[in-house]
Amino acid sequence: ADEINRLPIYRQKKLIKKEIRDNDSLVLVGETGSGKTTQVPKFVFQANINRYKCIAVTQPRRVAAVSLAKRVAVELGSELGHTVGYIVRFDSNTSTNTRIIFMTDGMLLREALLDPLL
Ligand SMILES: Nc1ncnc2c1ncn2[C@@H]1O[C@H](COP(=O)(O)OP(=O)(O)OP(=O)(O)O)[C@@H](O)[C@H]1O
Repeated sequence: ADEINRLPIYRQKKLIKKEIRDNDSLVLVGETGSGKTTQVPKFVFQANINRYKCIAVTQPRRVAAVSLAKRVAVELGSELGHTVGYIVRFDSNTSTNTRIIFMTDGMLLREALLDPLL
């Protein structure tokens, strides 16, 4: 946990959570490795904006989506496929309890085409 709390993004955690709550869209710019992909989804989850909606995180590559899901699940102390899951082509691991989903850009596009509400 110490290692995670040392990531540069943690210095701005309060501000980022506030901006997420106060805005419909937010552009966050940070150096590579600063913790955008692994930490911001947790901030959104903890901000509890809507308990019934999922947080989708996209990645260009399938391996990255799966590896990030594994990593964030460990960080949250949750089994993969419970709070944190992934959806990539030919493979997925989610459940009705999943709130953070790592997916490829292609899979999100596909869901958007199939779901008139997205
Ligand atoms: N699957 C993983 N296993 C172990 N460590 C990881 C994993 N994914 C990320 N990390 C570590 O967590 C830290 C934050 O990474 P993260 O991907 O959140 O950064 P980022 O700001 O999104 O970077 P980028 O702009 O390159 O996508 C980094 O130190 C990275 O080494």
